[in-house]
Amino acid sequence: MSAFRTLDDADLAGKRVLVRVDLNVPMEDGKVSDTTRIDRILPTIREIADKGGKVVLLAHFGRPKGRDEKNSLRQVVPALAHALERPVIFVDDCIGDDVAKAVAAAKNGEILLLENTRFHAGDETNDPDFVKALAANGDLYVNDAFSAAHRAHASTEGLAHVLPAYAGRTMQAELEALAAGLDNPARPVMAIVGGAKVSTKLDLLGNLVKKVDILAIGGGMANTFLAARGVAIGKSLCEHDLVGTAREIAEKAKAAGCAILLPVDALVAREFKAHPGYRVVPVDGVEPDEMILDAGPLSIAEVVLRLETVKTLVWNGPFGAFELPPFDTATVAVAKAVAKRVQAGELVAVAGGGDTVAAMNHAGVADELTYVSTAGGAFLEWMEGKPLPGVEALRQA
Ligand SMILES: Nc1ncnc2c1ncn2[C@@H]1O[C@H](COP(=O)(O)OP(=O)(O)O)[C@@H](O)[C@H]1O
Ligand SMILES: O=C(OP(=O)(O)O)[C@H](O)COP(=O)(O)O
Repeated sequence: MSAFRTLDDADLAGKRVLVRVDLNVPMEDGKVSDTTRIDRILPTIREIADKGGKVVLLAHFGRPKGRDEKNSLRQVVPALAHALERPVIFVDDCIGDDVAKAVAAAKNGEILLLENTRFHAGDETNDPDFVKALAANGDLYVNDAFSAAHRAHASTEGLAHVLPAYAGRTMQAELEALAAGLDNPARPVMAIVGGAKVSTKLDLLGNLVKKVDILAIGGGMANTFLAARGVAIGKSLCEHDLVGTAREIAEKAKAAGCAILLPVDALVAREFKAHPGYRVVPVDGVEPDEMILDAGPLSIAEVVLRLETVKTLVWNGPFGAFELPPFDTATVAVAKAVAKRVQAGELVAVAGGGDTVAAMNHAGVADELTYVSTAGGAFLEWMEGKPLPGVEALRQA
């Protein structure tokens, strides 16, 4: 970590400190359902506040196209203030006069949370004018959002070029923990990739298959691979435009000697809700009006069997819609099998991702794995050996 400036190097007293954090947390019924990402940023926020800095938090939530109340960070304020045991001042935008006034009015040591940076298109395009507008409200920039460091956005990358930039404590801890656990992974290595962010993660798999010996695919990602094999998957979550990419990845895996495991059976339902009527079917037995919502028992058995043969596991993305029982079955069963091997000293297992962490907590194994990262996509890109823009910008700063 000597490659970065950290909070040890920053003179924080009396400074307006723009702190990029990841508050893209899972929600259920309008409440934060897993606070891991919040808990991990507390040390950085408290340290800056305790050293007399004004903490100005920047974060995104969801993938809004413009301002959209459904994706307002206001809904995260109660959970953040509760975890901090300190008040949080919410500001309705992340640039402009109102922000400048609120920051000027705040006392040293106070904490402000600015509205979703993605309400402005300039965040994702890393627009220099938007970077300038964000920078206008800070003297220093701290990046503590490792889980968003694979994005070259204004708030994750651009700011590091225009303000004195520092790595936050979570950024430091994540990079150190991943390096310690996975820099020279014991082979064979297995990756599990599931979840819903098919389009953003599918591309990563082309490189990942060159780094791992077995790739088990679940969730919406598996549906896309099944569709690529010509399996009729009904109304299942699937990126039909990407079946060509899925085929290419399968070929790359073959050439690299990486075995791909796809579900052979599935839990299917007609409604996306907890405890609907459901069936267990072979993957080629899905009716046109049904959705695959979890991997079935034969698929679980195959993954658990393969787990016995590997020494390292990296995992991002649940096998099913684990928030809706019984579609948590595969994720929980595999998580428990992983934890058992880690506890027996037979496996190094690192799991990461906003929802994956929630799934590990739901399975009751988060403390039994080698390491749980807040990052999903960023963790997979780190695993591929790709430079992460948010990290590289700190290195150069
Ligand atoms: N078969 C499926 N159909 C619909 N949603 C699914 C399916 N499998 C998993 N999911 C959803 O994927 C989400 C997590 O995906 P993702 O955001 O990619 O993971 P992470 O946040 O850990 O990186 C969960 O909310 C889960 O409900
Ligand atoms: O939740 C996140 O990533 P993850 O789902 O890979 O864990 C990050 O906040 C990044 O969000 P994005 O994938 O919308 O850029």
